Amino acid sequence: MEKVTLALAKGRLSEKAMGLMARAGIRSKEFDELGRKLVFEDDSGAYRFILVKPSDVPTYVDHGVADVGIVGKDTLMEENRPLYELLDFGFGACRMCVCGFEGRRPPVGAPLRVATKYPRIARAYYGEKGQNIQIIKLNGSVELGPLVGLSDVIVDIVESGGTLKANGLAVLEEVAPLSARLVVNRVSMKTKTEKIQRLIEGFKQALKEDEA
Ligand SMILES: Nc1ncnc2c1ncn2[C@@H]1O[C@H](COP(=O)(O)OP(=O)(O)OP(=O)(O)O)[C@@H](O)[C@H]1O
Ligand SMILES: O=P(O)(O)OC[C@H]1O[C@H](OP(=O)(O)OP(=O)(O)O)[C@H](O)[C@@H]1O
Repeated sequence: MEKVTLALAKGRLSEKAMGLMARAGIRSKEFDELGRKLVFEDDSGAYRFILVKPSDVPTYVDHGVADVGIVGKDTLMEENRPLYELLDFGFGACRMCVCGFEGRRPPVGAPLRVATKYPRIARAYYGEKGQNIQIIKLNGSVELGPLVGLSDVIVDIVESGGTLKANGLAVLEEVAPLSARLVVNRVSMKTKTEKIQRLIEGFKQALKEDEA
């Protein structure tokens, strides 16, 4: 039997994704010791999982080595790959925002210096506004940008707002609401239609039961 391969993001989303799968009837004993084995199967043998870095999920699905993936909308927007986005799971909810010191403006005529882990999202956002910016790519602790004078603002994820508050920063603009999504490889959708549709139906049912 041909398996469906699912790319599962390590980190913040993994626990909720596994919980949802369990409610959709997909279980694996490996779920209990996540992080050790990078390739494993569910207990029925119908699904194979590959455990990947969150930002790599779209890459694996786009190349077809995974048929489906569970990944944050931020990563999808940043990677911008030609995938089918078929479900919004609702968990992993947060917002992509422009943040900085309230009331502070960059010098007139100078480009706005934007520190971010998400250069594509930032470029698209300011491009639409026709604003001249300079991107400063960071890989974490992005809030440091304005604190140390590296940037005027940041484009980053805000969930509780705790990190901003602890550093005296505020949300200045909202770029997009975010949550975890199900993505599907375009070819897999044609070659494994029934199996993928069954998987989607299982997820939808589990989500419906969560709401009830
Ligand atoms: N407070 C939050 N901070 C960051 N991501 C969050 C938050 N809340 C929900 N998310 C979602 O969780 C996803 C995965 O976050 P996680 O921190 O595990 O990965 P990551 O930021 O790519 O990690 P890293 O780059 O440290 O490996 C994000 O892409 C986002 O969609
Ligand atoms: O609004 P909050 O609930 O405070 O969450 C938002 C913070 O969490 C994320 O950082 P993460 O913890 O992934 O660390 P990082 O700075 O290393 O990316 C994000 O980049 C913000 O810094």
